Amino acid sequence: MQIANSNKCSILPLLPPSATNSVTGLISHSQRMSTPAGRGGRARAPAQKVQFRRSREKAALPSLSDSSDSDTDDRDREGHNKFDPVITNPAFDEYYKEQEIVSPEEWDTFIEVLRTPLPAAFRVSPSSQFCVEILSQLENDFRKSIRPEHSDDNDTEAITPLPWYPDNLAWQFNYSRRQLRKDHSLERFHEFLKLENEIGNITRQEAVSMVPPLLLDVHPEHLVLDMCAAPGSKTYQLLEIMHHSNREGSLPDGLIVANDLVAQRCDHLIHKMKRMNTANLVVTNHEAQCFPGGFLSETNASQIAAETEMHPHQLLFDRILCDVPCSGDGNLRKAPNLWRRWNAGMGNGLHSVQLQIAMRGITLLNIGGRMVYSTCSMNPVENEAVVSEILRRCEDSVELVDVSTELPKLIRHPGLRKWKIRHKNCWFSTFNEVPDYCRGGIVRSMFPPDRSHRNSVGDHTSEFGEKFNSNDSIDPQTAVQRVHLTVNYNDSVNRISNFPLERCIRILPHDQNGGAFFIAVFNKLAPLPAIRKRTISEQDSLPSLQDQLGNLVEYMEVLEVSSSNVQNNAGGNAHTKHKWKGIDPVVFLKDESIIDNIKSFYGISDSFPLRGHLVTRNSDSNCGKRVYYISKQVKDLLELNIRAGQQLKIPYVGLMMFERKRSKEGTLTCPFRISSEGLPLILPYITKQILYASDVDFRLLLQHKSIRFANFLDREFGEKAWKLIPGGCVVVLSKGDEAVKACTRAGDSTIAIGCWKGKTCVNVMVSPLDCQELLHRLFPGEENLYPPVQGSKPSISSDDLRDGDSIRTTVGC
Ligand SMILES: C[S@@+](CC[C@H](N)C(=O)[O-])C[C@H]1O[C@@H](n2cnc3c(N)ncnc32)[C@H](O)[C@@H]1O
Repeated sequence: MQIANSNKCSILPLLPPSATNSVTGLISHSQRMSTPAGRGGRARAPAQKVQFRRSREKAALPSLSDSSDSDTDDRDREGHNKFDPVITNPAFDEYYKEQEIVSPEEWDTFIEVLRTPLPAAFRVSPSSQFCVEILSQLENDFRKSIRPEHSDDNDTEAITPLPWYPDNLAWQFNYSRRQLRKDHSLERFHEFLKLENEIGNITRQEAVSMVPPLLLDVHPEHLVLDMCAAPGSKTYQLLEIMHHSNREGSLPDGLIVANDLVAQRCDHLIHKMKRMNTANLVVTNHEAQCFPGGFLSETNASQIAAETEMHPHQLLFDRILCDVPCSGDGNLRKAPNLWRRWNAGMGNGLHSVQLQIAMRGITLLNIGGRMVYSTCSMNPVENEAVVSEILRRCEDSVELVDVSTELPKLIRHPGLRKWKIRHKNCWFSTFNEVPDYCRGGIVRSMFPPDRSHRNSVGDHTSEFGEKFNSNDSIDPQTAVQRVHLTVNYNDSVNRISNFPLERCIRILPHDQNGGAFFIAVFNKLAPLPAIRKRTISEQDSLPSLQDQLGNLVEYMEVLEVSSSNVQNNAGGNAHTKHKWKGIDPVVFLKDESIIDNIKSFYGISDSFPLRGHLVTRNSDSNCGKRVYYISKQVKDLLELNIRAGQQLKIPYVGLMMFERKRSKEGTLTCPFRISSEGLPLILPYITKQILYASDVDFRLLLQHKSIRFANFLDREFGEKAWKLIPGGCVVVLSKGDEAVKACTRAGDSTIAIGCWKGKTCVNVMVSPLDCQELLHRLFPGEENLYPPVQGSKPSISSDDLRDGDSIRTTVGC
């Protein structure tokens, strides 16, 4: 096992060699077109497909055990103490010295810091009910009480806000995570971190990994795609940003699609996202380089456009985070075992898949949209090489954004303009130096954009590895095409060698005592060359060779759109058929009687739209046990997806809002209770089944979870509870006639809990952890003030509360 890491990227390239062109790593046209969903690889029999999928996922799994921010064992699989690792590797030193990753004067500091453990970092969620209290606790309690490691050092603080993160929301703790676990003097702080992290009030995430979401510049109305999202640290941060900058008390208009290839990693992501309580998230499970994008034919697009506000032809995004799988040497401080394993081939092997994913991202970006490409690797072949190839392929449709004035307090290094490729103990400065027998592993796009990037007349090698020489016998048509290449060559050389790669950001460990990260920010200014040329070529004749070679990837996207349209339109019942095995279908709850029943039982105001916003994960929507609420944009996306033949594979969507409770007698007026997750959103619109409790009775409920009507201290409250219709209800903390508000940064929110009114008592339907947090925040130091009340033993376990299906437990009422 390795040390956990949210940005763990040591994932192998997840395309099997057979799926890629041996020279370039790109999926070949015929391969792409031969598979219905546009996935790489030859057409496979079902059993082979399963086998293929398993082995591909397995390839990625070792890094799962590195899982992000959790604490791990002190020993690795081979029994070495992880904290006494071999923290040196001559190949590493040689490689990065040759790349001139830092100046010679900086090298010693760079390497010295790289060999020390990484300080822990975390972020306070601005959408937490207790954000202000938590920030104050950090500032006034922990910052003052925790001494720095070397307490004679008066200038250093043990815990400080990160100066570049807005609103002091992110903090760094200058102890390693191991010290945090082992040092008794830090126990109280460690407990605080664990509890608040579990609840979702804080998120443990490496400091530098918080930079890409900040540079994405997300607004509440944006459609955002996180292409490689698991385990979800950045998705969570993006959701925080989207919700925080939104108008108080309403849902953001935008949505975030969080995608990851590995199903198990999607599960980790979902677990993390559940803490956010958001109706604006869709989790998908696709190869990012083949993320579905082409949806509708011209004919049904106009109809959809009239009915929804979605882009009629394609699913395009305003913001895309492309945090690709990488070799991960920016994590050396956190995963010192990497020192032993590190070699230059790790980066080389990932370049092609990184480029494919990034190009797919650019294709899926709206004009005017922004994409952030990032890795936690320091290696230029995974970074600047990918960036310059994107710029070359996209010509003037894409610009590399100068973000030097954003996050001004963040110390950073500019991107490199020169680098070399190391392969089998050889260094190559240009692709022309690479002998033929090495060209299977080394492709031209790995090299810096200089004169070698476009080959001279005598030696044309396409991105797709086809090499043709001027001495070959050629037909006149081909000759014309070569001249065309040569003419363009001189222009493009000038443009290419002027790519402003220094606009990329490379954060190194010694910059601010953190990890390493690479970030590049792109703006899409115009349609991609292949799309523009396609329009022209549709009018004229076949595209030129230049078009075909230079832009085949994007061209395939275009073709893919057409082919998927053909399938969708030919499918006939594609709208209703669910095509993803092993994933429950997403079904709109359409039964009016169920919706009316819920609406009238809780007196939900018409201004809270329910129709069209409720989905279940059961093909018979009337039997769904859990009902999820989705925002307007998510609704539009799901409708579009259904019409387009369910191209998106969606393991998770929506905010759990209602849970069906089975009654033995079957006499419940409304079998649905409001879930804790959905309560904050719907609370302002509920007019029935609400009780206002004094702080004493509220505290009693939190402490004992189940209280008989007669045992409430306020008799009137007990009577009101008794008079409620049996079923779901809400208890609000009040002072006199006023609901008590929690002080959040975005605005005040009412303190309330979901309950169940039984025959003789009120039962709290909140997890023990959340009860503990509420007690701690609302009644500090008094959590155990009251002894258990007789006859009101808690009878609902935490599992019951986490698993909505299990609340059948009769609660002794
Ligand atoms: C660097 S990690 C992402 C970290 C994540 N953005 C975060 O902040 O928590 C890379 C992720 O890419 C996923 N991955 C690897 N190959 C992929 C592919 N071809 N398509 C989509 N995801 C892929 C891995 O499963 C892994 O979860």
